[in-house]
Amino acid sequence: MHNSLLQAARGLVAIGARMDARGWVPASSGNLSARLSDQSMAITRSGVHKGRLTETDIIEVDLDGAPRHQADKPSAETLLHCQLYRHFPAVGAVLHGHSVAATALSMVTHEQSLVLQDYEILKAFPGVTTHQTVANVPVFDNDQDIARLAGQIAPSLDAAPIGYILRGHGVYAWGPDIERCFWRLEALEFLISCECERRQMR
Ligand SMILES: CSCCC(=O)C(=O)COP(=O)(O)O
Ligand SMILES: [Zn+2]
Repeated sequence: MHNSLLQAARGLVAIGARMDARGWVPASSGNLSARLSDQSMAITRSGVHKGRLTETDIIEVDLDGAPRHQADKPSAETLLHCQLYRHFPAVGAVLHGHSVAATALSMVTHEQSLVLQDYEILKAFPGVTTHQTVANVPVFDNDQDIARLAGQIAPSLDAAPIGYILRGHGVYAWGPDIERCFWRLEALEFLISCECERRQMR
């Protein structure tokens, strides 16, 4: 394993454990990646538990989704990570989890986006300086055909600076590096949980 892959692997193993501690990666759900270059990324193998990763569960894949070593089987959702690295050159990490809040809320709303406003924590997102901000988090219908799903997502990416939700499935968040990506996912999950609680209180 070369140095930059090893460094990314260590970071992703640690973040997987933190996501698991929050209950965001039950069973073998979720996938985690970090950019290695403008042509490649490190991503989790398919089907492993993301809370109990080892460095050998992180593999190198090009931005078309092809593994460096043919025998390696990257995440089934690799193309969604490729799409984000290709679309946003400043993105250095992508995290995907299956939280209860995101899964349940996206199944009870039929809307195409979650509108978040007046929350102080919105200031955790890039460029936001006041709670008086309206942030849209797109909600896309889930699809087992990941290439087709990427095609559905593509036109909305510029309007999704925070992340997006796959209905009945989970959240994708991205950021400049693994740590700041985790913060954004944490803020987004916090907001989704607040929306769930608010709707129950009504
Ligand atoms: C058991 S979860 C179903 C697949 C999924 O949604 C997921 O996030 C994990 O897939 P992977 O191939 O990355 O392990
Ligand atoms: Zn998933």
